Amino acid sequence: MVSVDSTRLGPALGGCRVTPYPTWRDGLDDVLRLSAAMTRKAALAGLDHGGGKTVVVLDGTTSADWTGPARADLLDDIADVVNGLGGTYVTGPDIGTSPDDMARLHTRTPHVLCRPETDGGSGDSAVPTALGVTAALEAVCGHRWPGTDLATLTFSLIGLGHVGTLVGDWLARRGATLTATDLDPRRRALAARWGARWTTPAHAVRADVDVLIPCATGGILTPATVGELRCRAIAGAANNQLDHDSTADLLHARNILWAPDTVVSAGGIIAATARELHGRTATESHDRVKAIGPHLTALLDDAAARDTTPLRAAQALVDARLNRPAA
Ligand SMILES: NC(=O)c1ccc[n+]([C@@H]2O[C@H](COP(=O)([O-])OP(=O)(O)OC[C@H]3O[C@@H](n4cnc5c(N)ncnc54)[C@H](O)[C@@H]3O)[C@@H](O)[C@H]2O)c1
Repeated sequence: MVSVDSTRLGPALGGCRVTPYPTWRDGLDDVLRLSAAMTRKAALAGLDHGGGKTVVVLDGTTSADWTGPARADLLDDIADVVNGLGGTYVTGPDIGTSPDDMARLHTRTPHVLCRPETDGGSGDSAVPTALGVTAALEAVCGHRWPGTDLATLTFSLIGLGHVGTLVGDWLARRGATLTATDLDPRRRALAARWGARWTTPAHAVRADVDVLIPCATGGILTPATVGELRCRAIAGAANNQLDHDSTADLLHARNILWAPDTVVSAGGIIAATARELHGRTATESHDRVKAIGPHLTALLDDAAARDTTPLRAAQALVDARLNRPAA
């Protein structure tokens, strides 16, 4: 399924997710939700692009074969669907696909980002995504605790995958006090490398820290979890952290500063479009990703000045860019 949510500002961007869902309707819900989030992410990042997404629903109940020739056939089918959209939608890697898979898609369609650098693409988007997260963390901490050194703050990092590992490395280099978790016990070695406290995912969410950094899966912030939080601020790469927009109001009521994930996690698409679609240099692309920090500071200042949530402030910016009536 490919959802092209908006092309108002330009071609829609959004990765290709290949993963099991309970039913195809769950995949449909996800592709619609994720593509709408990509519209907001692209608009907030100042890109002249809309949002889209591809979801391939694997059957998790049987032994669906997603390896070898079956994988190649599926990638070719995805490429043909993307190509049939004639450039109104540009895809990239997401859960279940990699830069190498993008190279395979590229043999049948040009509308693909993030092939390996050896293949002419901009490579793994986790690197610029993590750079954007670190810029966002500086902005959030600067807003919440002006003039405070990160080394004096405490962080709980959830998800030590491609992005989380780079963020953890950065925090460790800054001398921050870190709690870390992942569902995969092999990631514990990373926590040891950082001198971080290793804990379970359930404890990491409730950790008594200054900043929670969600870098695993979405939906982590619900009315139930928000009631148990002991952090003072939240900023991370995970997409769609809120189960519902109204959860942002619950965070605000508890005086927990939440940085919208659509802003925090935009480094990947900012860098990929800068390098591959707009011919920018690596330095220009790096600077654009770093600008997530000042943009987020302006957003948080604006929300505070109007005593509204960062989510509403972000939504107002999206509506203004898309020329939609405010919600
Ligand atoms: N990679 C990017 O460029 C990019 C861009 C934007 C947003 N994101 C989002 O950021 C998040 C991390 O991306 P990534 O590329 O590092 O993914 P990844 O798959 O490499 O890492 C995710 C990690 O989270 C762990 N995990 C999964 N569920 C967990 C749970 N409930 N508790 C604790 N750990 C759990 C996994 O074991 C894995 O190590 C994802 O939500 C992704 O959608 C990534």
